[in-house]
Amino acid sequence: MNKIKIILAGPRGKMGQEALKMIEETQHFELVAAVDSKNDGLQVKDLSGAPESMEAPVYDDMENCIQAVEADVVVDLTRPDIGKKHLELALNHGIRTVIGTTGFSNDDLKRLTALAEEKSTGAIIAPNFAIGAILMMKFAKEASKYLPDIEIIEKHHDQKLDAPSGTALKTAQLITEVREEKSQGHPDEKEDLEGARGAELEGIRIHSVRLPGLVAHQEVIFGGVGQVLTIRHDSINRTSFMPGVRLAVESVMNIEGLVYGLENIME
Ligand SMILES: NC(=O)c1ccc[n+]([C@@H]2O[C@H](COP(=O)([O-])OP(=O)(O)OC[C@H]3O[C@@H](n4cnc5c(N)ncnc54)[C@H](O)[C@@H]3O)[C@@H](O)[C@H]2O)c1
Ligand SMILES: O=C(O)C1=N[C@H](C(=O)O)CCC1
Repeated sequence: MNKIKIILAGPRGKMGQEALKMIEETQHFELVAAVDSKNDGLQVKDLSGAPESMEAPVYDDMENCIQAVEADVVVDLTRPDIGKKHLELALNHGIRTVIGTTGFSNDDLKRLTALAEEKSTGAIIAPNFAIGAILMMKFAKEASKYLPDIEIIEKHHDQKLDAPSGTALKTAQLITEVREEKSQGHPDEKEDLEGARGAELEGIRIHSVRLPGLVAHQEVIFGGVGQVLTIRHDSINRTSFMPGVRLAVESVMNIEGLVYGLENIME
């Protein structure tokens, strides 16, 4: 079996360091290069937190990297503004891409879906790679048919750049596929302090907590007459995301067009 040749963007990040270990441990994966915001010309093994045996070159620019090495898949674990740029670049070169980076708007998704189709190239944007989080979203979608009054509380570490989280947005979007739009709370309610009721997506309130010590956590709370249902998921460390990254890399080799959400490729 031919190895899947990977370019990893963001190798020094919290997710990037885990992804390097996962790639090294996966026999049918090969890291052919990394894209970092600095360290152009170094080897991946020279980066802090990288496995000592990784002999792939580091580039500080995705375009240069794609021109220089032969790759099957770009994996991006960087930051919202960069992830979009890298996906666009990779698609324009016809290279399959897995994006774990969050912060994509509906307009971004529409534009990039059209580009992936135009280039007949596979891409996966996964707001959350953890299997438990996918199940939490799936169960929340199901529960919303019966208990349509819903609030989401997502909690992340305080280095996160985007709010609400990609997972919270995806959860709310999945719910809107089966739940009629409705307003929640008292019709006359008013915020005495702006933001007290959180953000809103088709009536669903989303509250974002950012604190040191947290990793990635979400509760979807359903209120009914005389009862409350809470569906909760916790990633307690970033190894929780790696089986999903592996699955996405394997799956993107066999798809055309853009898939948004790992639930669409899980059996
Ligand atoms: N989909 C998921 O399951 C999942 C899980 C965790 C994090 N995330 C997302 O993944 C992204 C990364 O998260 P993190 O916690 O590792 O963040 P991080 O801040 O630890 O790492 C981001 C890395 O990107 C690098 N970077 C910045 N600009 C770059 C550029 N131009 N080229 C290459 N690298 C560049 C930074 O140097 C940094 O090392 C975030 O968007 C986060 O929301 C997704
Ligand atoms: O650490 C982060 O940042 C995470 N981001 C994703 C999101 O925005 O949903 C997934 C969980 C971790």
